[in-house]
Amino acid sequence: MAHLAIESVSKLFGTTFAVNDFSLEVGDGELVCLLGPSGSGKSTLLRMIGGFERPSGGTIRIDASDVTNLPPERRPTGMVFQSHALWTHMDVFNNIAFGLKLRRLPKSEIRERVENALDMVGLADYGRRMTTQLSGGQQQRVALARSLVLEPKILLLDEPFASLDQHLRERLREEVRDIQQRLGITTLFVTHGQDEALALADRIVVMRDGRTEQIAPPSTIYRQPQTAFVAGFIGSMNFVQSRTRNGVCDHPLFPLAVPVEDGPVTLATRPEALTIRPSYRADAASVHRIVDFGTHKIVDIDLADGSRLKAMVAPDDRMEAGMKVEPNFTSFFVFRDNTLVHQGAPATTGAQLGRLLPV
Ligand SMILES: Nc1ncnc2c1ncn2[C@@H]1O[C@H](COP(=O)(O)OP(=O)(O)OP(=O)(O)O)[C@@H](O)[C@H]1O
Repeated sequence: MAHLAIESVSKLFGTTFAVNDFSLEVGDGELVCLLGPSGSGKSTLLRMIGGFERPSGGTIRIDASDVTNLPPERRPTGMVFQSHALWTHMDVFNNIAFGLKLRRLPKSEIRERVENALDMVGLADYGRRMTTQLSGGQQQRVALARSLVLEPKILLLDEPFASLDQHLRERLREEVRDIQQRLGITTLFVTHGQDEALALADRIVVMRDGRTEQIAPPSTIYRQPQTAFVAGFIGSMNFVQSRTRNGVCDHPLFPLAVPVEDGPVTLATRPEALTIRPSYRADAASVHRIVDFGTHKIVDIDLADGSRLKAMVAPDDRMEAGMKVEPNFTSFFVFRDNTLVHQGAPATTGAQLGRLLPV
C-alpha cells in the first residue's frame, strides 16, 4: 500500500502547459480516475508519475520519498498502456517473467510469481502461448499481469481497454477493480469514458486544459457538479441560457427564484429530472423525436424559443412525435461563468413553480 502526493506539478511543451499547477493526493489502496476530454493532460500527468516524462515544476512523492527525478525503473510504480507492447518473440510466461529476471530473482520464485499473476488475470493455462496467438483482451490481461508481477506500490493504467469492444471492456474493468481491491493497490486510471470512471473510481478527477475542474466521488460529481463543464461532461445535461432579474430567472419556462446578482446565467437540468405531460396550450413545447433504449426512453422536446431539451421517460410511456407537452423538472443547477452558483429543486422555489403548470 502506498500514498501518492502530487504537489503543484506542471508540464510545459514549448509554450503550452499540458499540465498546469496540478495537485492531488491519492490515499492507500484508493482508485482514482483521471477523466477529461482529449488533450486535457491526463496521459502526461500519468507519464510524469511513472517517470516517463519529467515535470517542468512541482514535486511527486510516493510515501515519504521524493521520486520527481527518478527514472521509471527506480520508482515503485507499474504502468499499463493502451497499446500493450508485448514482446512477440516470447511466450506469455516469459513476457511476464521478464522484469523478475532483470531483478535476478531465483527461478522457483519467478515461476511462482508468474503463475500467481497469470491466475489473477484469468490466464492460468496460457503461459506457453505466443502473445501473437492471443485476442486483444487476453493481450491486455498479459500486460496487466506483467505490471502486477513486479508488485508495484502504485499501479498506473492509461486507457488500458480503449481498443476493446464494450462488453470486454466492462468485464475487464470489473476484473481490474476486483484485483485492485484484493491487493489494496493504490491506482490511477486514465480514461475519457465517463461510464468507466463512474463504475471504477473511489474518486474522479475531472481535468480540463491541464487543470482540475473537480475532484470528488462519482456520485458527488454527478449530483453536485461544481462547474458547467463538469455538468456537461458527466452524463447527459440540458442547458438553457437565461438572465436573472431581481432574483428570478427570466426564461418563460424556468421562472425560478435564484438568489444571485442580476446577470446572465446557464440553467441546467438532467433528462431524468425533467418530466413531461400532455398539454393543450398552443404555445406548449412539442415532441421532436423519441429514442427507445429498452430500460427507458429519451424524448427530445422543442421549446417555443427554438431550444431543445431531453427528457427521460419510462419505457411504457406513450409519447409520439409532434405531441404538445408541458415540461417540468424536479431539480436544477445554475451556473455563472462556468461556476455553480445555485442548486435547487422547484419545491424550494415556492410559488414560481405554479407558473410552469398548465392553467
Ligand atoms: N511530447 C509532446 N510534445 C508536445 N506536446 C505534447 C506532447 N505530449 C502531449 N502534448 C500535448 O499536451 C497536451 C496534453 O496531452 P495528453 O496526451 O496528456 O492529453 P490526454 O488528456 O491524455 O489526451 P487523450 O485523451 O487524447 O490521450 C495536448 O495538447 C498534447 O498535444
